[in-house]
Amino acid sequence: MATQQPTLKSFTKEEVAKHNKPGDLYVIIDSIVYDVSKFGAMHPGGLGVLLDPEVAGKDATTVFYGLHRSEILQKPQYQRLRIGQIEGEKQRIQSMLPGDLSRVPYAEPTWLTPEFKSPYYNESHRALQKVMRKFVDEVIYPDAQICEENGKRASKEVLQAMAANNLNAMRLGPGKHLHGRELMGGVVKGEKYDYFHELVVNQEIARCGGRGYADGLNAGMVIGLPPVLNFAKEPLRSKVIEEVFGGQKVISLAISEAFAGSDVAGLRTTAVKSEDGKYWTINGTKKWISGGMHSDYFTVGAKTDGGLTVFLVPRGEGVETKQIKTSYSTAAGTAYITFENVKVPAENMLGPEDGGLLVILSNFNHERWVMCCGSARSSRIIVEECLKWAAQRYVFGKPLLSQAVIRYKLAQMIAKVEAIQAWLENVTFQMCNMNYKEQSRNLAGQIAFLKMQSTRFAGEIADDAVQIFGGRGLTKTGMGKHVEQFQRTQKFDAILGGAEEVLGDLGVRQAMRKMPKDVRL
Ligand code: HEM
Repeated sequence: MATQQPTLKSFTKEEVAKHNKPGDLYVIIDSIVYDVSKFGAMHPGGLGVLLDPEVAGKDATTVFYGLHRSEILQKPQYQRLRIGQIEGEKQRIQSMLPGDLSRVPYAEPTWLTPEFKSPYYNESHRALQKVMRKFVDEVIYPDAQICEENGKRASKEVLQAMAANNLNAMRLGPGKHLHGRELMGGVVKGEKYDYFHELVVNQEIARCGGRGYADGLNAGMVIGLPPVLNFAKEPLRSKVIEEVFGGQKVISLAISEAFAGSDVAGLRTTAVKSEDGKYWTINGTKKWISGGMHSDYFTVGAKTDGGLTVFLVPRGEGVETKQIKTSYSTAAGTAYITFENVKVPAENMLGPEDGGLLVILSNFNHERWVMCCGSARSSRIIVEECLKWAAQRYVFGKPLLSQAVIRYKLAQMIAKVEAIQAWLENVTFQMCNMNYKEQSRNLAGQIAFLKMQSTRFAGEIADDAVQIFGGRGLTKTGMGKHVEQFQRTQKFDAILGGAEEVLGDLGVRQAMRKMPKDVRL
């Protein structure tokens, strides 16, 4: 509920109406009286609009919500403008508190909608969702708003809070690495953590409202650390894992190059073994490395004599990172990396010599599934934004929602997010019931198609959302800020982790491999 202030003075509408000129100016918004006498001169929308006879000294609730996000009135500098409340009236517009679920239809997936049931989620998933929602609202969201704008990486406080709650470890998915750990204050036991818990974590983090920031928030670890977890030898393995889980060190995956992206086999970075076999010398470049600017370790794919080999390369002599400016925030830490005669000990080899393709490919399913979780949730946020906007925005004297063409766009958007979430939950259920090998054998195609379709839909949703928001969908601040960011950044999901076309092709080729030889039309 919006902050009620019992000490506020009572006003009648007639009293407020007397304050309607420059230097003595009140407005009523949702029963609260604001003294904008001094603020008027600093108002970003100008003083003139506040002096309009329909606004000055009047109830301006409808016009206000047609032009501002409700969060504006929650800011301390604007709360100070409150001087009273209209006698006998109550606030009708409810603000969300940290941790709240949205009450807007389709703003939450069905399992979080009171009237619906789900076979997939138990009490521990629900408990985790509650603490994650509050954590994102209170800790991550405010930091994301600042960093997405100034381009700096997530603050130390956020990174430490994530490490303290074992969120880094949780983002690698279920497994022995979680056993015995206290997760988010103990709401779920490490031994019981499954892919639905991870889906909850991914979908809540996707609500942080900063797409570049989110990629800089250890997303590189989600893809860079599994090769260490699964293929490094002790004691290196435990050392690096504890450093990264504990938030002391950052790791990213350095595979793609200016020469080769989806074509992993075409990489040009080389690794040459020393004569005594004790170390390797790495030379080459890497491009579009998410989190690379922040990283202490890089999981690097390099060409070796008989194929491809993966190495853990610590930042040090010969390693240089340069910021790449992409269409989202530099908070992502996207880097161009050069390796010049970088020597790494033989113990830093991850997996077999010349067997790196398996090391890289074994990680792809999880990476893509994580991206589907994020894409589905980000698309849903846009549906909520559009539903609210269409209901509160008045054009030609009527809400935007009264136009059939707008309702049709909303119908398309809603159907898309519901379809993707349902498919995602089905795939997640299969992941919970298959071991790693079975997942690789059976789910690569499903996950590839799911990612292809999630990001295709996200593109269409972004397009419709901008049409609904108009110029505000192209404006970085104000009413359309989430829509603007989404239309500018949704393509990252369509490219990173495998382009839509490559994934679609992969899925069909996998299906063809399973085609029975003895079937005919
Ligand atoms: C306590 C009262 C008010 C406060 C604190 C306030 C604050 C703000 C702020 C912070 C912005 C810029 C933020 C953004 O880009 O969304 C803004 C823009 C604006 N405001 Fe207000 N405002 C108030 C009342 C009003 C009222 C009653 C009107 C009625 C006409 C109004 C008209 C506008 C307009 C036209 C803009 C520019 C919107 C745009 O660029 O799309 N404001 N206001």
